[in-house]
Amino acid sequence: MRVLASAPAKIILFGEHSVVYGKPAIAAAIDLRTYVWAEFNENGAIKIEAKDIRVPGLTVSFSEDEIYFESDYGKAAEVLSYVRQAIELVRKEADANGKGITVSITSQIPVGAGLGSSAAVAVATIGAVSRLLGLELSNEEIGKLGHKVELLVQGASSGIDPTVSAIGGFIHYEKGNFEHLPFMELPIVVGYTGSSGSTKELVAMVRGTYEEMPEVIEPVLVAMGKIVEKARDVITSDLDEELRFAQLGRLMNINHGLLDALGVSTKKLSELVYAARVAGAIGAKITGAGGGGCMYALAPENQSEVATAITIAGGTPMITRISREGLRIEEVLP
Ligand SMILES: Nc1ncnc2c1ncn2[C@@H]1O[C@H](COP(=O)(O)OP(=O)(O)O)[C@@H](O)[C@H]1O
Ligand SMILES: C[C@@](O)(CCOP(=O)(O)O)CC(=O)O
Ligand SMILES: [Mg+2]
Repeated sequence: MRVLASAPAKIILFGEHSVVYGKPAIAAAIDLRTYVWAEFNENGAIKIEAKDIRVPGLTVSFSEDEIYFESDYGKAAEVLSYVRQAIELVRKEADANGKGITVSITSQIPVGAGLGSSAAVAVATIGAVSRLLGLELSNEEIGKLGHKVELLVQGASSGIDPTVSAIGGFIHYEKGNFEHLPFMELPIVVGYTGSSGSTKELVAMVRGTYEEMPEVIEPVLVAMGKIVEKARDVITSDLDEELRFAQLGRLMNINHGLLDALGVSTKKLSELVYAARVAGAIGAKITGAGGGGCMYALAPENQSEVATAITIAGGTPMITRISREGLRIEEVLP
């Protein structure tokens, strides 16, 4: 038997980082996907074929009989730890420890770019392997297992990424609970700096500053939470679209300033944010953990001008759509 599952990337519209501290956040699934095939193998091993993971920097060390592969992300085996933990977790749930499973992954999502590639690969793997092992799990339950995987690998995770990747659409998320927000087409442009940041390291960096000076950082996190509540009010209000977008744009700009204050922006991210605003975007901010990766801009009138401005500033623009669908079982072959 072979199973193919897919799960989407996401953008965090408002509230990344503060969501790790129990504040609310708003995210949406987008139409870039990770695809995972799962099948049994005879030798009892976990085998992972990561077909197109783009891992920057490779060092190979030869020591006695051992060979170690290292990338800018760490040891090669560590790079695959989200997938490995996802398989092990599902095997345990299904009481199938020791059962040989091979997964093969292809992905459209740039890695370490703030678009939730870690959550999408975890959710798609859990989806494919749970179906292979005959476990009946809802997408919501799979999102919760995806959160466990991120906690195991990263040490800290709010769970928003695996939740939205599993269930799709727009969500308001707080402390493990989510609520779908009304679907809307958002005229956004995502700008990719081309460099990456590790969520594990960025979350740890913010934690370090928080522990050093909680009296300074706590109010920043509280303000981020207020931005999210205001944004939710705006999204669910009956204001006309122009006014709604104008208010959301202002909230994005404030949120970006606070993320910069936490130290997760970079020169390139800020350049893309300002380039987008100068080209007429009504709001622009980092999306995801930062430290490289992506920003997004709200540009109801002039998406193509904003995309051009992002290119001129040295980034790669992506015009994406919100995905209503989360985890999908694409194929089950005998
Ligand atoms: N296609 C893939 N195959 C295997 N692992 C992947 C894949 N895509 C992402 N990952 C895992 O996710 C990690 C990146 O996650 P993270 O630092 O949270 O950034 P983001 O989720 O923003 O892309 C990678 O180092 C790798 O471990
Ligand atoms: C920084 C954070 O809020 C979002 C991280 O998203 P990503 O891995 O950069 O796509 C962490 C989390 O919510 O667990
Ligand atoms: Mg991630």
